[in-house]
Amino acid sequence: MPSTPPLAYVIAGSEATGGAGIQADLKTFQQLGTYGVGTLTCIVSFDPRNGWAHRFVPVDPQVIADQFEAATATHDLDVVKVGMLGTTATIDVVARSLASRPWRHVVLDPVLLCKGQEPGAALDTDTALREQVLPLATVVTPNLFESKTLAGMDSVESVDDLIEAARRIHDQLDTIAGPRYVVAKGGVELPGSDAVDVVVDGEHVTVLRTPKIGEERVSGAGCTFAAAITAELAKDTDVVSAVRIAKGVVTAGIRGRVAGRTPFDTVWQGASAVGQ
Ligand SMILES: Nc1ncnc2c1ncn2[C@@H]1O[C@H](COP(=O)(O)OP(=O)(O)O)[C@@H](O)[C@H]1O
Ligand SMILES: Cc1ncc(COP(=O)(O)O)c(C=O)c1O
Repeated sequence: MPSTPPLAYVIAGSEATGGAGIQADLKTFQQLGTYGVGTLTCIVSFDPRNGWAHRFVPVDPQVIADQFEAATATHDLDVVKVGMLGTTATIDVVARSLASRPWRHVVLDPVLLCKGQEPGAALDTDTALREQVLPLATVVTPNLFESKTLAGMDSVESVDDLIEAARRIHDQLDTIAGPRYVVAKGGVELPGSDAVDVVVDGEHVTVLRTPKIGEERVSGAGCTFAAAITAELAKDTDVVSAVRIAKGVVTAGIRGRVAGRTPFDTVWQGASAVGQ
């Protein structure tokens, strides 16, 4: 008899070193016992001869639509993570595809900037993401920078600020069809000794804390966190419990991080596996 594992779907970009993007997403899905299905939006190749700058190539919108068609025709997918999109044409096709069928959960990791990328390059994509994809999301996971940007706040320097940012983002979500959750991540950027994340659902606020591991950002942390939430939702875990489990997963992955020749380390989704 064929197996019927829980299915987790991701629409995201490739990050060629293996640390972030769809590579991190699919590893996380596997780690949490879900069957990963992926649709590629773009290819990012850091340039080792130019300070690891981001080289970015979008996938043709029709090819994104074709992948979506193949994935959804093959499997009954009802939980999806949306990662890096990168262009307004990509946002258009992904928003249209998502809107074409019902989802139990759409987890949006609103990747406005990759770690190390120059700010300010992408105002039109930020606006398109906010207008076209944000309203479709049931769970949104902005990091500190993305929280400030999406909330329209000049500074976020305390847990209270982070909660306020999450509330302002929550106000932009479509709550008619059911509860929506903003998971605003303080990470290493929020001052203090803990990596703090807040979950806001419009009524309740949940604050999650773990001691910071080092002071540097670790590549793939945001991808792994949102992918772990997605995998847990695919297994029918409730949203706040999924976020708590994801926090444990990403913390273990950061603790077991992998070094390469890049200036940043990357999350290791196998850190808790046998032999590590
Ligand atoms: N150095 C760290 N130590 C512990 N937790 C961290 C660290 N860096 C990030 N995190 C946690 O990892 C998750 C991803 O956060 P973050 O790195 O801020 O996202 P992004 O990759 O989108 O910038 C969050 O739960 C955050 O609190
Ligand atoms: C394709 C892609 N997706 C997502 C990200 C964001 O990764 P992180 O989990 O480090 O925020 C990056 C960053 O390089 C990327 O290249």
